[in-house]
Amino acid sequence: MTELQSRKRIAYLGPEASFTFLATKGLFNSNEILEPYRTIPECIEAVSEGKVDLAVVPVENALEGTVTLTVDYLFHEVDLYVVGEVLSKIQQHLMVNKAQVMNWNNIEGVYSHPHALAQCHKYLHYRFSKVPLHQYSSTSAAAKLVAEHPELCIAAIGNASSAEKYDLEIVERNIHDFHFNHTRFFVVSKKNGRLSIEESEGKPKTTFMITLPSDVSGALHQVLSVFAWRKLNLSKIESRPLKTGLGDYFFIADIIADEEEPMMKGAVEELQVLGCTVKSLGTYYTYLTPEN
Ligand SMILES: O=C(O)C(=O)C[C@]1(C(=O)O)C=C[C@@H](O)C=C1
Repeated sequence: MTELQSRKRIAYLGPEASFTFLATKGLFNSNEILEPYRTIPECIEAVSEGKVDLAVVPVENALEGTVTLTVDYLFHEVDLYVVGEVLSKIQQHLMVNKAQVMNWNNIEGVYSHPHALAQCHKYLHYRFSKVPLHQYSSTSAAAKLVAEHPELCIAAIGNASSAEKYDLEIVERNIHDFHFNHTRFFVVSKKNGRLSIEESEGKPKTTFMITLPSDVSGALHQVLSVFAWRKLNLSKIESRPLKTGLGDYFFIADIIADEEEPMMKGAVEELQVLGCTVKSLGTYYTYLTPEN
């Protein structure tokens, strides 16, 4: 196999310098080809359609919770697997065009990804309560927009790399409302497996998407007991709408175990006997990226 053929193509939520870009770059070596996409569904579809080998997409933030678009898309639209998970520290800064530095107290609009705006909700409320907030496709796309409009007195919220990349001035640092701000990213693939990257953290994790039988009283309790008596540790369980009617949900469960373990196989069998449907996203390891 030639050098070129063995290089992986990896989709990420772009443009360059987004948090997803930094997570992707922190995980893979410089040999891989990183391809920016404008939205999370476009990243996921690129894997599904075989345009790329892998995609890196945000899945959960410590302040804002689940990135519902990612989870819903993986449940409803595609059959892909998670082959790795990346954890990144998130620091949000307010940045303006260098032509507007003297004027930044009078900004007339703040642009960023909805999750980034939400992470700075208190800051924006107390500091710029009358300034319109504009949702943008990513923090780096917002930084690029501000860079392209030196004539406008607008700001972006994003990381220090995007300020550097798009030549903006950071006018206020660390404006996220709570100090502990981390985001989890999934690395998704068409093939079930694990990244062959060393230096992962801790134990393997498995994500199941579970649909309960309808109108069975105590169904959730039964599901939890399937894991509990086997001493299988859940690090997360959350419901999402099935989109078939009010009160219809599926559950996302992260279990700290390998799906090949006999206890996990037994758990899946028992869930099926209880009338549940289990969609496994596979077993994967967690990686930490250096601070941005
Ligand atoms: O906009 C970006 O830079 C992204 O990579 C997206 C995203 C997200 O979807 O949560 C990633 C990390 C931060 O939590 C804020 C935004």
